[in-house]
Amino acid sequence: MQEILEAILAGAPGDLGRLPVPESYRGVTLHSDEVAMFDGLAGRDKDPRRSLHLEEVPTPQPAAGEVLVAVMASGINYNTVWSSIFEPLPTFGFLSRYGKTSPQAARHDLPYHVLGSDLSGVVLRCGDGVAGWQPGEAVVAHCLSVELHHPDGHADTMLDPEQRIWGFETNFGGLAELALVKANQLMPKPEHLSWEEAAASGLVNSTAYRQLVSDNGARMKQGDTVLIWGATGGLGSYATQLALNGGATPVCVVSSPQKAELCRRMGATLVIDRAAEGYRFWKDEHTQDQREWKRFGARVRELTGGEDPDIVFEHPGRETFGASVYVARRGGTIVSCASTSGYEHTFDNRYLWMHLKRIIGTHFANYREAWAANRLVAKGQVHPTLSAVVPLERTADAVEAVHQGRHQGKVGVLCLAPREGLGVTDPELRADHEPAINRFRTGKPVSAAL
Ligand SMILES: C/C=C/C(=O)SCCNC(=O)CCNC(=O)[C@H](O)C(C)(C)COP(=O)(O)OP(=O)(O)OC[C@H]1O[C@@H](n2cnc3c(N)ncnc32)[C@H](O)[C@@H]1OP(=O)(O)O
Ligand SMILES: NC(=O)C1=CN([C@@H]2O[C@H](COP(=O)(O)OP(=O)(O)OC[C@H]3O[C@@H](n4cnc5c(N)ncnc54)[C@H](OP(=O)(O)O)[C@@H]3O)[C@@H](O)[C@H]2O)C=CC1
Repeated sequence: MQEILEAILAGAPGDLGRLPVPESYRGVTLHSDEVAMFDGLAGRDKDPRRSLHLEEVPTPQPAAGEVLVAVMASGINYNTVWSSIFEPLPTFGFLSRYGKTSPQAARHDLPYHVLGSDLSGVVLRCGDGVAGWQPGEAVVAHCLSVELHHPDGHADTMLDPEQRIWGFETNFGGLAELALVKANQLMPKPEHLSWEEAAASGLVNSTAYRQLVSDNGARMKQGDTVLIWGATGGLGSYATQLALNGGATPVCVVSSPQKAELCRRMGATLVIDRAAEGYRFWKDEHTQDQREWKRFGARVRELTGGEDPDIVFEHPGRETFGASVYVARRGGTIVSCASTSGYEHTFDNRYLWMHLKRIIGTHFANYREAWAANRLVAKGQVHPTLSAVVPLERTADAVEAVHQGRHQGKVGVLCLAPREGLGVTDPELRADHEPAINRFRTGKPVSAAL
């Protein structure tokens, strides 16, 4: 592994194809015999530091259409939080179901699961039939793993019946020194970014792009008002940038003055601090409070000069969904990709049908959408929202911090990269955007930042 790293750091990645591939590598794993460890605990009390392991695992060989990548950096996504607390389901069921589909897929069905759905790194080996990628190329990987044996996936690969999220529903993920991906997950690494910055955006930026911009999502257009929950979180920090970059007006909802300030630093002017304003959409576990929806909607109108949101960018789920449906404008769209606070939503359907609103379900992104989202990063139109970076050994601490909501934007992980700041090959483009690239950085040491 050291030789591989030295070749990358020496800027001689062309040598990588000749260097031997290590028989094993370090990865962040879950163990199938521990899925019951949190039984009886509330979700919030399930501590990822108990379930996540950093250990040596055997290196998989790239099969046809697959690529083995030397991972320089990765990032924490909320799906790793779900995996680590075995909610809503242990991920081993996904691996087992996938394993039954083909001998190639059977390699994924193991008693350990290497997690992680983002990476930046360098191509090490290509399996048979891989075209367009060579050992030594600097890449990022999006997390759509798709088989495409069925016609349903051929207009939009997210509709393939064998569509999976790499490093969540498949094995050999990116929180590791090596990772196995399909060649059609690869995209060029943005040259002006360091390894950890380049690894930060993929999953959330692609998801926000499909959710907000794509024809498969809300089809945001110039002048739209977009209500964005969690506007400094992983998804929200990219949704805010996409809205501003696309000529829309984001109304950013956050829960602290520091987060409100981050929204302003991104260029948003309309910000609601939901904690300061004390919205309580639920009177008790079973009853929502329509007066609170109205108070929230009135605040949105106050900020926008009377306009209701054309689009509500939803992901908190149960806690906010009733309010989201209520505040969307007539004919507006509520577009949802998650249910962090609970997946059983209730809303007053009269406000949906009488006011001709639409609810759209959306999930990650197809290759085309992920490519378009990555291109915006590569052109310096959307920037990573990295606030802190940890070494691979501290991944579990970082996952725990994201689980408890102590982070902002994205948390990066150094995998093979020995320190931050490496891998920039276009310093001129970087210089044009340095303040924007760094605007989520807390400036605190890692231990304090998390
Ligand atoms: C990129 C990042 C993304 C994120 O972060 S997203 C957030 C994290 N992800 C999640 O929280 C999602 C986790 N996944 C799940 O919770 C589950 O994954 C699903 C609820 C999505 C699906 O449940 P399941 O049990 O895995 O699969 P089934 O599709 O419900 O299939 C179970 C059995 O039910 C049958 N079935 C499905 N639909 C129907 C139907 N309409 N009528 C009759 N049967 C049906 C199937 O065939 C199968 O059957 P048989 O057990 O015999 O194989
Ligand atoms: N389907 C898909 O393809 C994808 C789904 N997801 C899912 O989306 C969800 C969010 O992911 P991500 O943005 O990365 O996570 P983060 O934790 O980084 O950000 C989420 C933000 O949402 C806000 N939030 C959380 N709970 C509530 C609540 N009850 N009411 C209002 N706001 C709330 C918080 O912001 P604040 O406190 O400042 O308001 C928080 O910072 C996760 O469940 C994740 O699994 C993520 C990516 C892709």
